[in-house]
Amino acid sequence: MTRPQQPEALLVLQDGTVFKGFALGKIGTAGGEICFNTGMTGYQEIYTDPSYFGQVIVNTTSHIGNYGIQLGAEEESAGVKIRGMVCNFFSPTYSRHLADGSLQQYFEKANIVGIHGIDTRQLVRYIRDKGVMNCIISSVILDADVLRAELANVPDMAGLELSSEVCTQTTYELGEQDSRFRVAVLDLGVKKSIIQSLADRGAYCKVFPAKTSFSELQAFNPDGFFISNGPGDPAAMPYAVETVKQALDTEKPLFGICLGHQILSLASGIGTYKMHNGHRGLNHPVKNLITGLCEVTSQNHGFAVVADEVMDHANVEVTHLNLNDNTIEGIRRKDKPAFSVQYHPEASPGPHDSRYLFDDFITLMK
Ligand SMILES: NC(=O)CC[C@H](N)C(=O)O
Repeated sequence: MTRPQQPEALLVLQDGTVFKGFALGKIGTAGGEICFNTGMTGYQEIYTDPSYFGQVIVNTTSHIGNYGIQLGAEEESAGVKIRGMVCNFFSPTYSRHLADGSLQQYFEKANIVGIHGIDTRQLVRYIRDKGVMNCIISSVILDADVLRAELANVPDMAGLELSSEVCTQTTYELGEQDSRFRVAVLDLGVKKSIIQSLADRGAYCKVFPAKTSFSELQAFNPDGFFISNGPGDPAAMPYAVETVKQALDTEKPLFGICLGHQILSLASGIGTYKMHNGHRGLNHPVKNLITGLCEVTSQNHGFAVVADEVMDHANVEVTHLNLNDNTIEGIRRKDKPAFSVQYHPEASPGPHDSRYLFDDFITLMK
């Protein structure tokens, strides 16, 4: 049997390195920061996670597309948020009785350009050594020199504010209105499963756009504040830092995840930096320094908080540490009921070890 002819595609890295493969998704050109995710499952949750906005995702698991897509249930936001996708074997057909359609059609509808047939082990080793960089994929321009020139138009992630582009534009509510716990959620690009994790524990959540002022959050009369995950560089978000500072002054419980953790750190006077390579996958070992136990965690971040500044801080203590590279994974304020983690306790996708953090937040509100 002969395989149908597939359109060719090129992947060009910021340093000019070229990888040749075949087109997937929409025929076109797309550029962004190239990031690799080592998770073996949950591709649709990854593609719809707003924290990946502006990024091209390399899936290191070798088969992508084979279980298709499920609308709603496996989407972490309304639609695909990644800029492009790179993988080894791509299956345009799928086999799962619960699936609503193919990943190929899903990407075509969302205008997502991708490339497959890439030796992702070679590519990931290369990015891992050289550090994070931008890239461009094209299935229409097959001249590497033209693509190298196009790369100049792809913005650097450092310094980019993206939350206001992906967050909700209007407020909405979720959960039981007469609940004991009212949570003001600052949406910096929140994943659906995070709000659901709060609502599942009885919280009545009101979700606000990223640039909402503190007084608008306060008008909801919340029992606690939640600061969400999201894309971009936390250092480019002074508006969110200001909101969190004012929320801390209320002495009400505050919980932050990922970008929310970085914003709580900045509001506490701790700096952030761009990592050589981010953490993206489902098996990152984190030590909980309070219990002494290791948690296997789901992660997706390219920035981190400055460890020395956490260690030296009079009012902040480290609660969680990454066992691979000793980066800070969780902090708590000693003088306020506020804490945050760099990883993803909602675990969608990922192991469920860290879901207790949502319970901790509810307990703090009690
Ligand atoms: N998942 C997130 O919230 C990501 C936070 C931030 N954009 C980072 O890359 O570090």
